[in-house]
Amino acid sequence: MPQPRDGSGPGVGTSAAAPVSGRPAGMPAGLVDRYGRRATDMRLSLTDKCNLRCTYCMPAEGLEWLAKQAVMSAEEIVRIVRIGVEALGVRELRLTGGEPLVRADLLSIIAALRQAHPELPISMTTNAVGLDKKAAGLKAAGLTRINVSLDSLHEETFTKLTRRPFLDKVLAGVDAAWAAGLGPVKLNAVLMRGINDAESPALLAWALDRGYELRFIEQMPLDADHGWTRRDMITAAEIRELLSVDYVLSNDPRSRDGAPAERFEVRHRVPGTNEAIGDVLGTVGIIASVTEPFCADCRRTRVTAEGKIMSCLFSREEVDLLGLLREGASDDQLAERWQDAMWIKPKAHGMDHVGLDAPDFIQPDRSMSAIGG
Ligand SMILES: Nc1nc2c(ncn2[C@@H]2O[C@H](COP(=O)(O)OP(=O)(O)OP(=O)(O)O)[C@@H](O)[C@H]2O)c(=O)[nH]1
Ligand SMILES: C[S@@+](CC[C@H](N)C(=O)[O-])C[C@H]1O[C@@H](n2cnc3c(N)ncnc32)[C@H](O)[C@@H]1O
Ligand code: SF4
Ligand code: SF4
Repeated sequence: MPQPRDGSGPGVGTSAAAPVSGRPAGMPAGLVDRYGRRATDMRLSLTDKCNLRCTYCMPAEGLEWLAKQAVMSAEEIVRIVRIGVEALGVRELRLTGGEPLVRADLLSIIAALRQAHPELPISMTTNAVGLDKKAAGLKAAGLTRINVSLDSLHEETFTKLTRRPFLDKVLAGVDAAWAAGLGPVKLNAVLMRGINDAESPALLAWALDRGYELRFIEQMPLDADHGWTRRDMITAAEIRELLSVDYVLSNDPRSRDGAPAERFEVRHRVPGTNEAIGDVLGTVGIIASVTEPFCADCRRTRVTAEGKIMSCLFSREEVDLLGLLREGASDDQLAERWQDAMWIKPKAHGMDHVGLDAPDFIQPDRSMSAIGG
């Protein structure tokens, strides 16, 4: 059943009543789950709104935005992050959305978070529209680094994928992020069959030239239009094949450390051979959530813009932290609720097994933009 967009949905625990998690008493502090994983990476959505309409995420007409009152205020965000960091072992914070740059109080949120947590890595995932004017201020406020979504360098393809003619703005934003010291700048490209897949080697060449770390992403069934099919998505194996015409990829020796992206060192290929030539040009990442899932080492906990805990991107259960906070709960009560939410985290892909194309997989009602990707 779709969740009402005013934030009043029936997700687990919209009142102060605790969700039934069965979390045994005396568990160690922190966000642990039934499968022995510990979440230390917090992904917090600042808004469900966005100024693009990427076909793999949003419908052309947009979504019904949350009412302002339903969205976490700056003070509520700061409190929730503080509980995560001080009581629950959160070690890094990712700001996302929707599009975080559309939030008017973004700079003051970052400044307040930085003041409260001088050492916390705080990064942001953004479409970079308007970033050219904001990058220096974000750095000054205390943002550590940035990831930018960039699916194509061709005006027409970019506009087809995002349904907005903003390629120039995005490219200016990427350069500004680099210039402002928000590096390493990572770029995210979702490959879509027949649209931007053939462009992947050129996109990689462009990123390598500029010292940006490009990651290709397998499309997941998280689009509001529910148009995803396993047959149409570009797999990691296909991505490696597309790139191998021009490049030789070898495993990056650095530890993956729970990251979604598997990283490869990139070198030029001697045409017509399997031989690499020259120095390592940089790295490329492949995020194979569908065909080579990484759920066994998942370290993520998500907070949606309306303050609901989603233990997994594909969770069907949401636990309302903001409602409890607004009812006057103490930090301890909020921490307990959060721990309960994470205890029932599914093993993988919102189920007890991997398989975004499995017959029992049910696509969440929320699109990626409404979860916080
Ligand atoms: N299946 C799955 N995919 C994820 C998850 N988190 C991120 N992704 C995918 O990975 C892509 C890149 O995410 P980013 O927000 O750039 O962050 P990241 O790659 O996790 O982070 P860094 O490499 O540390 O900067 C997203 O667009 C998603 O497609 C997750 O928890 N599960
Ligand atoms: C939901 S967006 C939020 C942040 C920002 N608006 C942006 O686009 O970077 C975060 C990431 O999710 C990715 N994403 C959205 N829908 C996806 C899907 N169906 N499958 C895989 N990744 C998706 C985007 O490419 C983007 O890198
Ligand atoms: S992927 Fe990001 S930029 Fe694209 S529609 Fe979704 S939230 Fe907006
Ligand atoms: S699908 Fe769920 S369990 Fe798997 S990596 Fe993503 S958030 Fe973690």
